[in-house]
Amino acid sequence: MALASVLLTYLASNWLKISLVLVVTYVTRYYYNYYNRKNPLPGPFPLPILGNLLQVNSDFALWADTLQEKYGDMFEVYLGSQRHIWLGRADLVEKIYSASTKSNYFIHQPDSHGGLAELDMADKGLVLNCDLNAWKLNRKFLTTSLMASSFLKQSFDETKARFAEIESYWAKFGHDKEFDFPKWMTRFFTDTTMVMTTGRKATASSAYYQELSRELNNDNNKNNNNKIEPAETEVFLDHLMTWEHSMKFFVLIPPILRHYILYYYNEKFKQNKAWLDEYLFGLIRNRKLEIERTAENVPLHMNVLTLLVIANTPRGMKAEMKIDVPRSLTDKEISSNMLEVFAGGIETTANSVSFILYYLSKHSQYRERFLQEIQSILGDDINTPLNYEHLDKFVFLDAIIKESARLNPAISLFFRTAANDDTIGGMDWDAGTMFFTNFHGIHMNKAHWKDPKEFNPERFLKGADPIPKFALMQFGAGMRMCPGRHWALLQIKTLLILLYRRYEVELADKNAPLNHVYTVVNHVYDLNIKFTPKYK
Ligand code: HEM
Repeated sequence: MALASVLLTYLASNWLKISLVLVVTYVTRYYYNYYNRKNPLPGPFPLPILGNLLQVNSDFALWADTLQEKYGDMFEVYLGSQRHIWLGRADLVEKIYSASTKSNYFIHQPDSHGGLAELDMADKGLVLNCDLNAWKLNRKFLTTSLMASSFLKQSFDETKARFAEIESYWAKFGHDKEFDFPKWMTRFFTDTTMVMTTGRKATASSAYYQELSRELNNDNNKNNNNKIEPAETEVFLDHLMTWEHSMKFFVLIPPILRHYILYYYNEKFKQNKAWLDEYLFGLIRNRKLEIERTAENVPLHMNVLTLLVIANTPRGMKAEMKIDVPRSLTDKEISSNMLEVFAGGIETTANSVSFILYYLSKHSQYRERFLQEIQSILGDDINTPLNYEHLDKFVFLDAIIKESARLNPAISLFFRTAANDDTIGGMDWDAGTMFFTNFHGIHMNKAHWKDPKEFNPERFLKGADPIPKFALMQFGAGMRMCPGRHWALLQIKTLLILLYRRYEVELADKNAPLNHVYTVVNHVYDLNIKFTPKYK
């Protein structure tokens, strides 16, 4: 007792000195480890605990490019106390993006803090799944669904239908109006993604149209404060956005902080995920009942949910949905896959279209060549219907899409983690090393591209210089390459063909810069466009 009391008195009267000694010891140890780290690489100088976090630019991708320019194609950055090796040249990422399922780089982001498990995601879905066997099973189901021709054809029809819908709203505003194009695109792809994931028609475009109309009316009648309750789509989207943001929280913040200091947010985010699960479980239950009650000879709407439910059932076999795996997906797995389709599919596709529109507006020679391609495939009459079979013929449009993605990939940066010791860039690395690929850095690297900053779709045409493997990372590569790529390209191509065939498209301000910012996706903003109809 007496000893304890002496100790407490000593601590109380010397707490400042003791704290100072602890801090100095910690900092000394930190920098001792830093200066003795394995394979020291160039990179910004880190601070204890924070690493380089204070230097992060609000646009993460821009920061990555600035660092690559300063430190070269392989350098190091500390995000908190975690060291990351950043790579920005195709040959450096060869092993990381290997297509083999035995790849040493299966894991994107390790669940080292148990946060993903707490959200019930560490072994579900794809992007954050750390369990190879669970991932393989989910991946097989999702890719088979997204690549099924019945799904792609249905998606083509839905894209055309939703395009007709937004055209009808644009026409109501009159065509001398300028449209904030990226905002329309987010709503458009929300609607196509919702119907193609769940079979339910969404209302994002019509809600946006009503919001803009109300704004116009309110300008004329300032007293009109009528508020409209958000529709189901908007409520769902709000929860989806919160879930996407909560991911960083659960991946990066250690449980001791989440559970004791940030408890309120921890619980709020978990409740948000529980709401999403309940919402999606409801859809899954209803769809299973609907399918059971639909006669065998009546065709089903072929959306992601339908395909995940019928795969490996007698009905699925007829729709070529036989998947060679030992079991079906549980409802939890189906709902995780659906969430990822929403999270991965909307903003990536929407912003890709906005970038393309900007480049075509600035480069009239390529826009003209695209218009000629439309005419040569579909003829002079703008009312000739566009068919699914036409899409593969649009080779120049394919080149435009690739070139726009090279200059501004929708996803610019991705993590991969080494499962075992390995050699990368001529150096030996321990298991657990985190590698960070700068896709945009690779796309701008003079080692692979001539005049990399120039928009030139011809580099992707037959007869051009060969493109090195992994020099274009629009959809990533290897075993975890984007499973939604065919679907995304189908929608992008359909929309652009319909748009340019039916309208003269121009920037409202011909000198407007390309405004964009990288959050988890490269977002275009303030891209105002004018559409003049070619139809009478
Ligand atoms: C233009 C549109 C899109 C772009 C640029 C894009 C890009 C990417 C990239 C770069 C990756 C990382 C790949 C890697 O680690 O190697 C990825 C993964 C993924 N994407 Fe996409 N994506 C797009 C559309 C979609 C769509 C429409 C879906 C809907 C199904 C989707 C779902 C996913 C999923 C689930 C993953 C994780 C795959 C895994 O870890 O196994 N993406 N995407």
